[in-house]
Amino acid sequence: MILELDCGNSFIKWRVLCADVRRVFREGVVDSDDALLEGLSKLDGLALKHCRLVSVRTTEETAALASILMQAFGVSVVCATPAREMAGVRNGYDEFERLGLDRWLAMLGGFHLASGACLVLDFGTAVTADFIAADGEHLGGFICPGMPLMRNQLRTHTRKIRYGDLAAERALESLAPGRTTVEAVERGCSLMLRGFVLTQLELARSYWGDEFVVFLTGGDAPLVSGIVPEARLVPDLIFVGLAMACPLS
Ligand SMILES: Nc1ncnc2c1ncn2[C@@H]1O[C@H](COP(=O)(O)OP(=O)(O)OP(=O)(O)O)[C@@H](O)[C@H]1O
Ligand SMILES: CC(C)(CO)[C@@H](O)C(=O)NCCC(=O)O
Ligand SMILES: [K+]
Repeated sequence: MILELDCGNSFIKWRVLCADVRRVFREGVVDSDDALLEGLSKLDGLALKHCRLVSVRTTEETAALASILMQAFGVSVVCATPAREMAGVRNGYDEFERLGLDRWLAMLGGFHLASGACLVLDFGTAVTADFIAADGEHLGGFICPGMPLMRNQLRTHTRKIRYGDLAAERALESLAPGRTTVEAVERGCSLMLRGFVLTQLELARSYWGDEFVVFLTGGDAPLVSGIVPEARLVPDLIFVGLAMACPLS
């Protein structure tokens, strides 16, 4: 079995692939290294042989997690590393090693699945957009605050914006102008995300006409999927790229 990890800024997304790697044995989302260890050690029938991971955390944090996993499960851990070029995609950053590895892997996955020009949109703690042309050239991208950051900035920097998670979830059942604080904030931020998406689509069209594929990934992708019906919602896009960047013999 292979353990795969996507270590983001807020959560660790994990999954265990069966020996036949087309099947997922178990998967989950946790908010700390400890919770990951606890969750994994509770799995019946877990027999890990390999582990591969991508992290946007510091080198120290990533090394610490890798060493915990090696100790706990006796597996070697392979970490995705930056590259100037891979699987036909050319990193467009001036300093390629500074491009977030989650973005890089999502780009590799997207270009592979599209076999052509694509726009990759990831809705996590941050929201990112990346443009990959049909010849594999990465034109660059955009980074902006995601839903959790936008909402927390408002909560932190105002006195009177306070509400719980359940109310937030309910508020998003419609996008009509809010009549309560929670509706006004949640719907406002949701519209910001949608506006961002529409702008990215316009830019992609100006480059490639209709000849491109849009990929949506990340925990908050469902908030915008309705406005891009033609997009491919691929929750595990980073894992698709991870398997490409870290093949296991
Ligand atoms: N099962 C879940 N667990 C945690 N967050 C979830 C879940 N389902 C949806 N979400 C939403 O996804 C968002 C987090 O996105 P995601 O997990 O893709 O990224 P992240 O780890 O926070 O950050 P990064 O972009 O650095 O990977 C949160 O806003 C949260 O509301
Ligand atoms: C932008 C995030 C936070 C998205 O998860 C991550 O990709 C990251 O930390 N990137 C490094 C900065 C950059 O990509 O330019
Ligand atoms: K991510």
